[in-house]
Amino acid sequence: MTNESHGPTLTLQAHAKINLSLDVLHKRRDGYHHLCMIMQEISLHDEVHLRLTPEPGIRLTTNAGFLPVDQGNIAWKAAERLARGAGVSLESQGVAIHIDKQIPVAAGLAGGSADAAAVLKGLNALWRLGLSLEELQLISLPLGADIPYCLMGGTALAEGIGERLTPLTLAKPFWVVLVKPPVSVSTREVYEALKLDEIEERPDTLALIEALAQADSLTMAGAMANVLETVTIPQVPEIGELKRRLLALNATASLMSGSGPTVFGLFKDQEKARSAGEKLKRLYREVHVVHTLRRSQ
Ligand SMILES: C[C@](O)(CO)[C@H](O)COP(=O)(O)OP(=O)(O)OC[C@H]1O[C@@H](n2ccc(N)nc2=O)[C@H](O)[C@@H]1O
Ligand SMILES: Nc1ncnc2c1ncn2[C@@H]1O[C@H](COP(=O)(O)OP(=O)(O)OP(=O)(O)O)[C@@H](O)[C@H]1O
Repeated sequence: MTNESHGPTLTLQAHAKINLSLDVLHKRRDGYHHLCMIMQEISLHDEVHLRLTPEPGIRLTTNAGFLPVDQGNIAWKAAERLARGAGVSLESQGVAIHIDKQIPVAAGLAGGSADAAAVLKGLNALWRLGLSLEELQLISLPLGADIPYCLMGGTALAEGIGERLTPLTLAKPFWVVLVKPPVSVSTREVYEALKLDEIEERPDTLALIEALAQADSLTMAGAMANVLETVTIPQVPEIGELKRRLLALNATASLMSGSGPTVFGLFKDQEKARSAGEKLKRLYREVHVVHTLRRSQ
């Protein structure tokens, strides 16, 4: 898209993710954890507007007043890292980024990572860099372990620290009811507090992969688990209560996403999802009824 008076522009949807499973295998020497998890893209999204400007540097604005608008914003960092990596000078031209935030922040939904992925994809196009998905993923990893997945989307097995990705088949889409309790959770603190030798319930990842491909929801529900719940549920017991509430409201399965605190319920039926969402909206401010998405490219 080109707008003569304002420079070329591009608007992208930056989709959130949920973790259909999350297993932590061991802690690495650098403090990061070796994971085995299944990621799922959902329709909830921020909008990321990009515009090339004759003025130098990166300028960032957002409707979310509490988010940083400088180097502290992961979208800002993504633009700077791509420019440096690809040899684009930000002294002779610049970029304006506007983030319309809809994804709850620090919620376990990878909102920041999704914005960063959108900036990388968008600037790759606007700057005509021609970088492949794999090249963008390599550039992105030091900025955040969820970004390589956000660049890819769809349903995927993520291993390593999150960067070893294998696309998976989700035979039937789901409606997803998201509820974010009004607490903030730091991903770093959750991983730091995790006691690997005290984990009793782990996901059955292989059974889950098979069940997703066969649309076998009974096996799926039994195979899903998130080991980070062992840290967050004792700290925020509401998360456990919300899981039980979603199951009582006819969810096929319910789990905490990522490091939390967002809890999601999967529904086969849109009406049941809507009705559960309406009931939960009476109790919680941040409730979203959305659906799973297939990989777009
Ligand atoms: C919880 C998940 O969202 C699940 O998808 C991710 O594992 C976290 O991904 P993220 O927020 O993009 O992670 P980063 O921004 O790279 O790291 C935040 C913090 O989480 C911890 N971290 C993250 C990923 C990983 N495999 N092991 C870790 O221990 C690190 O202490 C790090 O300081
Ligand atoms: N563009 C952005 N969107 C959201 N948060 C951002 C952004 N840039 C920086 N941040 C900061 O990053 C922190 C985590 O935000 P984010 O919403 O990505 O967490 P999250 O959903 O828990 O991520 P993950 O699931 O990857 O752990 C917040 O404290 C926020 O201030």
